[in-house]
Amino acid sequence: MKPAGRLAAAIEILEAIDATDRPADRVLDRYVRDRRYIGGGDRSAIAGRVWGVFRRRARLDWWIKKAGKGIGRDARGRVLADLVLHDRQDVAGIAEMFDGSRHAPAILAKSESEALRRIVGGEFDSPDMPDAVRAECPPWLWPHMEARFGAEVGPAVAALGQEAPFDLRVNPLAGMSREAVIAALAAEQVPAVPTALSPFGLRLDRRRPVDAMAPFKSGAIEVQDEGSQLAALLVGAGPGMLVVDYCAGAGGKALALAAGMENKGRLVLFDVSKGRLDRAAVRLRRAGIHNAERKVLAEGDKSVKRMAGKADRVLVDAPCSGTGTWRRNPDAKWRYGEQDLAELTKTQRSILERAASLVKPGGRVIYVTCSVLRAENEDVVEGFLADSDRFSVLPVAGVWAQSIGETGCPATGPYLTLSPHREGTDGFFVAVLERAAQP
Ligand SMILES: C[S@@+](CC[C@H](N)C(=O)[O-])C[C@H]1O[C@@H](n2cnc3c(N)ncnc32)[C@H](O)[C@@H]1O
Repeated sequence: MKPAGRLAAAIEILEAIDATDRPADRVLDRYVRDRRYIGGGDRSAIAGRVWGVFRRRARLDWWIKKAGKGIGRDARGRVLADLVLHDRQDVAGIAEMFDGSRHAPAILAKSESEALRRIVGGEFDSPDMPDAVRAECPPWLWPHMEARFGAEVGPAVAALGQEAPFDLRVNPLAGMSREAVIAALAAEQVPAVPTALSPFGLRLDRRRPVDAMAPFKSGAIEVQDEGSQLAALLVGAGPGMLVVDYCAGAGGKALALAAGMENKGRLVLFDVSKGRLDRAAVRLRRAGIHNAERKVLAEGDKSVKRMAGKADRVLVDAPCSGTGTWRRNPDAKWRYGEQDLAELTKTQRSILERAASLVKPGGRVIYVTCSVLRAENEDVVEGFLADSDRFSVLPVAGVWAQSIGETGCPATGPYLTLSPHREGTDGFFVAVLERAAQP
């Protein structure tokens, strides 16, 4: 494909993402799959532009507004502004590509070239930009970010906008040590180093397809961010326990819980999505896990009630805004509004209450989100605790010492909050709540 064709494809994909609720990566995958003429190099150039425009969108929109009439804050306007401000292309060069020929973007209008000329040479990170724009944060979320990060808000939000590293978790059930996996990967020319905090984590130099790697095929590794590994370890799942993963999804954390249980005891995966639980089944099998069962949660289902007061550990990996995973999903931040957040927090509270009802005296419910917002984290947990006389917070440093190790816990307060600018992980929140031993 010529550069013009790649740009036309990026514009079409950005338009398609704007027009749907489907995850952006799936829209891109489908677009590429439907066009056999798109090769590997084309795909990575197109994807680079699409994700780049999402990562730079607030600043591009600020510049587009400055350019005045002529280009819009839409897919085409953003790609045009990106070429001028990020790629430093001149308008004549852009006009050569936007010539309206087959596979090229529509011809560059006079009004567009005039608008682009007004911003040519502009400093992309202009000192005149509001802080929220410079940090690529939707304006309504900025006060929430300030409440979380205080004086560190700028670097913290900027770090959420960078590309994420690529982490793997070593599965001890497969019988290979972390060092043995590093050696096996090195034999396949895949350099990996141990992660700083998770004792089971490996960090690769970049995102790579794992399916063909021998340790993946044998179940010795899974793709999982280090933050997610730490959250799962803080559940403290052990052999012989009844452990419930209440929002198990495709089983990322369930796999880590199962490893802690050494195939002894009972691991129950709940979720409202059958599709996700089906994906979990495949992963559980590959990892050699035999003590897990899956159950789709449905209205009026008795399975949750039957388990009331019996579980040693219940993990609530709650559906959330995903602000902690912006590095991986750069479109996500533009898809949520304030109203969505209000609805989410109500759902989170009700899930936490239902899940906590399964915990036995002396057992624990572990509330986790991949969001950095207090509204979804401390506020949900503290609202729950205020109405409960059974549960109290277990300060996370003590739990870390028991389940991860004596050193390394970054938490200073009752909860664990992880952030890419400090710990180099996705943003996460973990609260460990214990039910009093006496009913
Ligand atoms: C953050 S994801 C879970 C990710 C998963 N634990 C992992 O580590 O791969 C949240 C999950 O909550 C599920 N969910 C949404 N509403 C729910 C509800 N009311 N009860 C239980 N699960 C729910 C979603 O289907 C989604 O799979």
